[in-house]
Amino acid sequence: MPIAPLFSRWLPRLWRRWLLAAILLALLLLVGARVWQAYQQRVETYRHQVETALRAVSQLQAANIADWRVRHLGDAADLTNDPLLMDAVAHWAAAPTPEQTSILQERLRSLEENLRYTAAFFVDTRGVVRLDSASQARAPEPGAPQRTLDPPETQALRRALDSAQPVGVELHRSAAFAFPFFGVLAPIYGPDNGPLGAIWLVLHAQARLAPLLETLPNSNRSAESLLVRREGPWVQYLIPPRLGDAAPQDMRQIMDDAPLDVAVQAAHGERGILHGVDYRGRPVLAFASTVRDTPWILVAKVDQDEALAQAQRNEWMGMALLASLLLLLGGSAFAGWQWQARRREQALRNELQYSLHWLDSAQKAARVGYFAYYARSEEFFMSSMASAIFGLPPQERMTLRQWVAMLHPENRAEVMQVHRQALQQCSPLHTQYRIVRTCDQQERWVQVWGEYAMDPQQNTLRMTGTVQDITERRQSEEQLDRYRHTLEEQVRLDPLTQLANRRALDEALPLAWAQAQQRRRPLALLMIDIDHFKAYNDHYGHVGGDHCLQQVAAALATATQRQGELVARYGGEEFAVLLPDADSAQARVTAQRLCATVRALALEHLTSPVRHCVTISVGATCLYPENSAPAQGIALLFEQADAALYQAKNTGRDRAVLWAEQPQDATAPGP
Ligand SMILES: Nc1nc2c(ncn2[C@@H]2O[C@H](COP(=O)(O)OP(=O)(O)OP(=O)(O)O)[C@@H](O)[C@H]2O)c(=O)[nH]1
Repeated sequence: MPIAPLFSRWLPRLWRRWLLAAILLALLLLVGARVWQAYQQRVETYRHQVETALRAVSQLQAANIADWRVRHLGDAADLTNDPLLMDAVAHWAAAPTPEQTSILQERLRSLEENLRYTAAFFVDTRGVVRLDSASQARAPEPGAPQRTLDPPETQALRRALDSAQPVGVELHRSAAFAFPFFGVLAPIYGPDNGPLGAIWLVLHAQARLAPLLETLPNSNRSAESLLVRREGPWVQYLIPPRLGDAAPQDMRQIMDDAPLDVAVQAAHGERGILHGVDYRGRPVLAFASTVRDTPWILVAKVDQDEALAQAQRNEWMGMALLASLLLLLGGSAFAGWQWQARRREQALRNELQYSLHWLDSAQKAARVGYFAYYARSEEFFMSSMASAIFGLPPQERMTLRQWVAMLHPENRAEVMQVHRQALQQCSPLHTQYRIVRTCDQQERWVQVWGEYAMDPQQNTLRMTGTVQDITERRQSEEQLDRYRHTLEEQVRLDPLTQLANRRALDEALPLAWAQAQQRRRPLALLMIDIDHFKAYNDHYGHVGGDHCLQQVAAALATATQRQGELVARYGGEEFAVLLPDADSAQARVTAQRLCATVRALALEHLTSPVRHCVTISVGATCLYPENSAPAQGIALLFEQADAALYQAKNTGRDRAVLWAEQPQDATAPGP
């Protein structure tokens, strides 16, 4: 079975979304962790590169300084072995004439200018400074203050004279100069190898060493090299630090106070890569190297922030690029999703609009509006069609008072009762009633369907439903009713004579029979036939016959006015008269009266053998229904009436005959 249907079957839609979001989040975290790891590796790599560069710089500069020192000792060795200098010194020592002094001074100046020594002196074997490159020679005068070498130089002088080798004096400060300096004492011997003294070469430490400590071309502005030395509990900076804003010329610091300081670590004997802070308290990466043959330590350092800033910048740029890409992708996905959602929403909105429009049209076509009635506020909220039905502006609310005022006065109480009952029982409402619209005083019929329910949002009783204008329908129905009534009347009416027809007689007879039976009263039936009507037709024409029929019918109707009496055209020129509550005597009287009435019309009938006017023959009968079945009873009525009529015809016409067992009860024609 494929996985996708299983997936969609077992996981509801909401859970699928959450699962997808969780997977995406996990992927994002995975990518983020991987990127962070790569970033850390890159930073480490870059740190390693920085440390390698620091190592190179530190070792190179330490070697340069050592070479520099060796070079100057070599210079001093050259002086010791220079015979011309030895002669000059020997001559000057023997006779310090101005000329000899000048020669020696020239040599000292040459050392300062050509070999770039800060100062050059000649000192005698006791350590008294006898000559410099500019001043006059000084002969030791008894009691006069003499400038003598400081103890380090004095010791170096002794060692130099003893070993016949130049001896360097490490960087230090003394009252002799205002700056730290490096000194070399080159012993000078006379021709007899007797010691004459020494050339004391002085080098301004900062001026001469600082160029050697200039960092190599580097983009890091914080790169700096320190030349330090341990002096007891102190770390002595031999060259003032370059970056310190207020670093004193003679800077040193107590070691115990700054254990994290890289210079202090170096003074403690740490070598190689050092992590810590510098004299400014800034975190630095450093490399400490020993300067060969000296107690000097060279510490090359760079600010950690700056050293790694480039790498971090690059990495951050990479990460920012990645993040931008992810954001772009996420944003695009989100925008796509939004776009789709918007499209869906738009489609739904269009569909809703279409449906509403369709509903509106349908409502207009059917003249149906919908409404909601809130019992608490006693207000109707209505659709535009509902408003139109009640003759109100669109969307206007209708108050209960307005609605009551519009109810037709004849229906008002009844309608309100129906509404009240539906409200009390929360039962469906289906009713039709009339309103008189306030706006135009038009009377309209409306049909209302409604249901009461609690509105969950407003916690109030609410009826929602539809209202339909059924005025035209009601009018049609009423018209139809009238038409039907008319039709029904016409169905039971003989069109020619406007009397009831045989159908009406057939319907009336069972009712009359039942009534007579119930009241135990008699029921009489007269059957009437116009005499020699065929001859009349033949003589006066069919139209004349019709006219005759109408006149006879009208006369019969006029003559039978009693309550419940019914005159019907039975067919052709035959009529029947139903006489409820009439016994035989009454039936006979009525029959005779009818004969007389027709006779009295005096309608000319020249071809009648009876007389020269239209006459009728009547057969009458009377029955007491009692327990007889209607069908048989009615059939018997007709049978007897027909028999009586037959007898009337046979006995000369123009007469009434009452049915009897013996056919003698005939009434002769009147005058
Ligand atoms: N003008 C006209 N004649 C009708 C109508 N209905 C029936 N008739 C005529 O009535 C006549 C009845 O004639 P018959 O049944 O022979 O009876 P009669 O001529 O009246 O003779 P008796 O009944 O024996 O006196 C026929 O000629 C029918 O055509 C009608 O509606 N109009």
